[in-house]
Amino acid sequence: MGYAVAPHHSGVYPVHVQLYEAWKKVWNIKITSTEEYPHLKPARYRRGFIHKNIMVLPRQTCGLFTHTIFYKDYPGGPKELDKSIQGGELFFTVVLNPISIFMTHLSNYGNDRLGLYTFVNLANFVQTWTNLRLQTLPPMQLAHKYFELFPDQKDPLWQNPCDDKRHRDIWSKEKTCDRLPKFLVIGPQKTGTTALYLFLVMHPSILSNSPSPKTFEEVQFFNRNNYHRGIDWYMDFFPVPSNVTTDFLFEKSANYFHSEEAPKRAASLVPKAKIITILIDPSDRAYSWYQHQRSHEDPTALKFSFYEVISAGPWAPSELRTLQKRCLVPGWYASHIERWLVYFPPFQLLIIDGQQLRTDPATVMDEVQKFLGVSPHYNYSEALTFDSHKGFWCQLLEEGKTKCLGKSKGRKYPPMDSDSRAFLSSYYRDHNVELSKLLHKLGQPLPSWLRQELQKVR
Ligand SMILES: Nc1ncnc2c1ncn2[C@@H]1O[C@H](COP(=O)(O)OS(=O)(=O)O)[C@@H](OP(=O)(O)O)[C@H]1O
Repeated sequence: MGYAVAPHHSGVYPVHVQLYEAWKKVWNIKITSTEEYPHLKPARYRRGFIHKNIMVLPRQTCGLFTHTIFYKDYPGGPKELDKSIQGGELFFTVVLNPISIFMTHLSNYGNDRLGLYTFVNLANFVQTWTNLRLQTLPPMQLAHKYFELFPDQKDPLWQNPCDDKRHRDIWSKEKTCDRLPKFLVIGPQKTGTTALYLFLVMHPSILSNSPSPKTFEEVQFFNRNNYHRGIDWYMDFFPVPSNVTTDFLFEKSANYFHSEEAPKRAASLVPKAKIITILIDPSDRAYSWYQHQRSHEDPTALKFSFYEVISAGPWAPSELRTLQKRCLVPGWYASHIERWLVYFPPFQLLIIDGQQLRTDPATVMDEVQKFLGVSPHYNYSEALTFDSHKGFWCQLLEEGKTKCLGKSKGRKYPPMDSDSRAFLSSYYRDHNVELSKLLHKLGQPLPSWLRQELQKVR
């Protein structure tokens, strides 16, 4: 049948990857069900998800308890059970859910006949008083039907297990929520996120994730498919609490900024996290990104000039259109920030002026420390120095040496041509106007590049 359940839902949700792997490998389990996702009442708000190719269906609660096997012993008296069946919670669970999954004991378990009594009466009541047609299906067909009806539920939304006492109780004792970040640097790409990362890790109380073999300092969990590996995978990037003296953990993944999924996913797992974003003129950002693609030998970026990329029309080759989108869309700053603000309150969001980060990082880092509420205060004016050879601010090491970012940050390339500058200024005009309104609403100052761009509008 390919269907199994876990005692007390343990390992099904919050997920324990080993259970899923063993189920698949040893018993070829394809379907399970749980009452825990999310741990909500009433039962009809529960959802399904698919993890490691195992379909997890929401299970309803029927109000029968392990310890109650006799009608007369039903908590609150038998009338309570009958009320639930005859138009009460159990009736509504069936009426409001196109698919309901229940689990009762076998009727020969400790003389339990309550399951039979309940469901025979429930079916009779539903058939008498509604036009609903009741049907049963074997697990496999049922699971396919479920996700056909609710395709948007296929993707899970991981919650913080420590926000729910019941989830903490059924989670492994070895696991801890202390291996989750306190803040996220979300990007966008090419705005100085690596410089900010370098400066942050200089702070004695701030710790980043360990590097990923594939994406270097970036974990890229909330935006893409790594999310489907589950939260154990994510937490493994952060140190075990007993090995470190601080809990100020953070992670920077510059693609989070414009991701459709990241804000919702981040808010579900780390709702109290602070969010830091950096903004530079979106035209400069787009140009820097294009240069980045060229130096990574992206064939389309090598084939087409910057102007060809940004101005490509609807009939341009699809690879050019794809590159164009990746180049320009992150610069729709207001839309992306608005999406983060749907899930995080404004006081949890810090918007850094990337130009200021570049020219006066010590002042920016003071602001960042204040925003994070981290102590002790670290004196960046003494710890950073301008390296005239690199042309950027770098970490000051002993004996006057410096630690700067590598060749790939602060690249040398020709200035943007004037046609591209004019094209982008017009392309981003409305987005920039929206950004100025948003910053005004948030009570934030406008960066100088934005003031200049707005002057062109008048
Ligand atoms: N201190 C310091 N050192 C080096 N580079 C600095 C610094 N401050 C800001 N910048 C600017 O950061 C740009 C790279 O941005 P990111 O680190 O966000 O790029 S990435 O998305 O991680 O690839 C990089 O862009 P390019 O100049 O186009 O290389 C720099 O202009």
